[in-house]
Amino acid sequence: MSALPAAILFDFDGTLIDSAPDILTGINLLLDEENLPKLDLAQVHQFIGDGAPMLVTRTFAAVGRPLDPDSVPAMTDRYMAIYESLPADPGCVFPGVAGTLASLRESIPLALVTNKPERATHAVLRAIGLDGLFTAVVGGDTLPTRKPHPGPLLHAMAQLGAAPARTVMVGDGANDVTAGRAAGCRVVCVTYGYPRMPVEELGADRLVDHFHDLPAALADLALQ
Ligand SMILES: O=C(O)COP(=O)(O)O
Ligand SMILES: [Mg+2]
Repeated sequence: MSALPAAILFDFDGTLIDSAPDILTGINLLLDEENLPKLDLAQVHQFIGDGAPMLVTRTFAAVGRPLDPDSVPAMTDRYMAIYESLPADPGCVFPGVAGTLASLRESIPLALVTNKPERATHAVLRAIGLDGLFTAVVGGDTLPTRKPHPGPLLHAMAQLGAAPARTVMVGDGANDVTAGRAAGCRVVCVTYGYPRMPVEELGADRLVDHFHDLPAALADLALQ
């Protein structure tokens, strides 16, 4: 990449926000309704990143009552109703995120590409004061495909008018890297998220330990 990116696409859970505690609260309320035992935070970290239906599927398998595939959509709807009824913790934004995004946005259009369902994504963005920063927001149910499919990234780039070769995807897990590569983007991963495998093995172009290191990583990519 010979210049600063034409656009930056961001993952949400594990990259911009430490959403696992709020997700755990919602999942445990659902399990309580079903008279099932609670999950702990370490389990939820392992279950986030592939969208709400997969979160619910993994949860019920973990507590010993695997769901019939036909019952996953209704159970997911119930989970999302609970999750959306809970106020998102404004303190869940990772350090450095708000200031860095505000500064990047002055010169580069930003988009959010998450596997979290779109309506809940907008609600959380409002609750944490990050709404208005993103020119495009693509959720896990916005399109028929979700990450690791490149479709949501291509959709966001089309909305931003940005060429993939000049766009950077910033995420925390394998889905972000796979989707970013398939879409033709460069990829930066944060090392503090919910990766489910060693971050060094994700295959990102750059790793950042802290969100405020992102502009330097972008500048470093631009020198290549
Ligand atoms: O799995 C989810 O619901 C969201 O995960 P993501 O924001 O990391 O894509
Ligand atoms: Mg993530």
